[in-house]
Amino acid sequence: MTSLIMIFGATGDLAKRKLFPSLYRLFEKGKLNKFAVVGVARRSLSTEEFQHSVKDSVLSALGKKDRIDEFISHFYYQSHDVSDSNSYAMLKNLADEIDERYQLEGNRIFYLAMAPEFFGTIALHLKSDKLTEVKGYKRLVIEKPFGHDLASAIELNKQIRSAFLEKEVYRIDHYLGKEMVRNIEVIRFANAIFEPLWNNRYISNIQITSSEVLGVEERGRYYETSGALRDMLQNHMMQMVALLAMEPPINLSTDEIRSEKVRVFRALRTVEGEQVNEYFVRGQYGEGTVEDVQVPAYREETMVDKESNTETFVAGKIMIDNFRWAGVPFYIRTGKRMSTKSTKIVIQFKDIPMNLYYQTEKMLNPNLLVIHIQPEEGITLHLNAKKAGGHLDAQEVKLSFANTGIHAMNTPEGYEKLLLDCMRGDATNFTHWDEVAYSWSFVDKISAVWESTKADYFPNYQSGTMGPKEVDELLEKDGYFWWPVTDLEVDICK
Ligand SMILES: NC(=O)C1=CN([C@@H]2O[C@H](COP(=O)(O)OP(=O)(O)OC[C@H]3O[C@@H](n4cnc5c(N)ncnc54)[C@H](OP(=O)(O)O)[C@@H]3O)[C@@H](O)[C@H]2O)C=CC1
Ligand SMILES: O=C1O[C@H](COP(=O)(O)O)[C@@H](O)[C@H](O)[C@H]1O
Repeated sequence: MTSLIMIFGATGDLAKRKLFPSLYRLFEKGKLNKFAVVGVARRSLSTEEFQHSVKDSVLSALGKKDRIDEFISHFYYQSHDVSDSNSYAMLKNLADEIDERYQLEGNRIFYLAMAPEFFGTIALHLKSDKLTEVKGYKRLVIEKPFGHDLASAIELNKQIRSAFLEKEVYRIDHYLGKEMVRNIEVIRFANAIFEPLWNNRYISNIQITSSEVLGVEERGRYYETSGALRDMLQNHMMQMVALLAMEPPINLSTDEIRSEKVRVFRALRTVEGEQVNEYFVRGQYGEGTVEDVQVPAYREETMVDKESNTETFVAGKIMIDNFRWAGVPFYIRTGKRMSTKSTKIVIQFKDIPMNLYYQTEKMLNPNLLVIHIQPEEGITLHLNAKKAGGHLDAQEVKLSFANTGIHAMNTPEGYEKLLLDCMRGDATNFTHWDEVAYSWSFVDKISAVWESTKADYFPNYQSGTMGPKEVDELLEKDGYFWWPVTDLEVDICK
């Protein structure tokens, strides 16, 4: 690949922990033929100091690397004021000079790894100060969150689209870089045994859990305005729902896949007003013990209001009112300071019509297909088979496939894949504006209710647990229960 990559926010956490190690891995694999990186941030640094910090980030993420000095020699730095045209003029000169030196064919990727309030301003300046006037391609990679609600997302999109075409905009959702999230489509559409069953005649419910043990860490200021609904549900969880629910695309082109995902969003049942608290549960963590360490309540975290109304946990029932999914609940739950770090999808199939092989006092095990997204990666199919040596009693057996990238949790690999996709011009695993707009309009109706009613019962779950008790009731009233993510782990982890 041949490109000049300009990273806005190059001294930040994301750049250090994810982007530089990912770029190194691409470099090491020979995927970066001709490349240079211009790091841009506010503080004053020399290019040598910047190269040192890139080196430190790569070494601390990946260990000793033989070609690190050669790698960092491709990095340059400019201290920059995002709202000042003079800064962009200097940046343009530097970019043109580097383009010439490395023969980068005028290909440019602008990666906005900064606070979202700067996204629109930067995009507008890139155009007005002529950094986008290149003879090769120009692409804009945008980090999340893409807006705060539908109205702000529309405004941001307008600013971005005045400088870039939709096909030049790469809105990152790092879950779409995860190996097993990408695998959802393949599991569904490359197996004759699943697709005929993938509908409301055979599936009773789908459960998606993404639990974290970490708290809000240093991100209190951002999180106070976001909460779990905007931070995780609007993007990552909704994307997984779309991949699980979409119709088979007529081919694997970006447009076809995106348009099938959009059709799912269009079929989402609107949940608003009084229905919100019937379909959704919010929670906020109190103090507790996580992995044997005593941790404070959310309201005690830095930059968090002592009476914060922000949810650190959300669970809900999402209904997709179309022919395939009518009547099948998609239950989602995600939160911080839960008992375990795990992202899993459980597809629960309907019970067989009659229990011939189980003793009457025992429960019939439904068939489950579990997609393990992280930390372990793989799939498990829960079946029933005859107990060895017994009469005709059935017992549960599990067929497991473990991906080799085991325990690849939140590693740079996701970003590595997404960066490579962007350089190749493949936007399939980035979110199209229509997906963003539909998911905001779904989420906005929930936040409207939650923001206008104070959750005086907060905090309502102890750190180190799986959320408030109402979350179990959400399923119980439909006759289901959450499959415990830790029990499902066993086969693949050991
Ligand atoms: N960190 C993560 O794991 C994740 C981050 N993201 C998203 O990535 C983006 C960046 O996050 P993160 O790296 O954590 O943020 P940080 O706060 O760590 O870094 C912010 C960066 O922006 C620069 N910056 C801030 N203000 C200005 C300004 N006025 N002019 C020029 N540069 C400025 C900072 O430069 P300086 O140091 O010089 O002030 C720094 O390089 C955000 O949109 C976030 O939501 C998304 C998913 C995960
Ligand atoms: O986007 C985000 O994701 C992380 C969780 O990502 P994972 O890959 O570790 O599952 C979350 O911690 C963060 O709050 C959110 O902004």
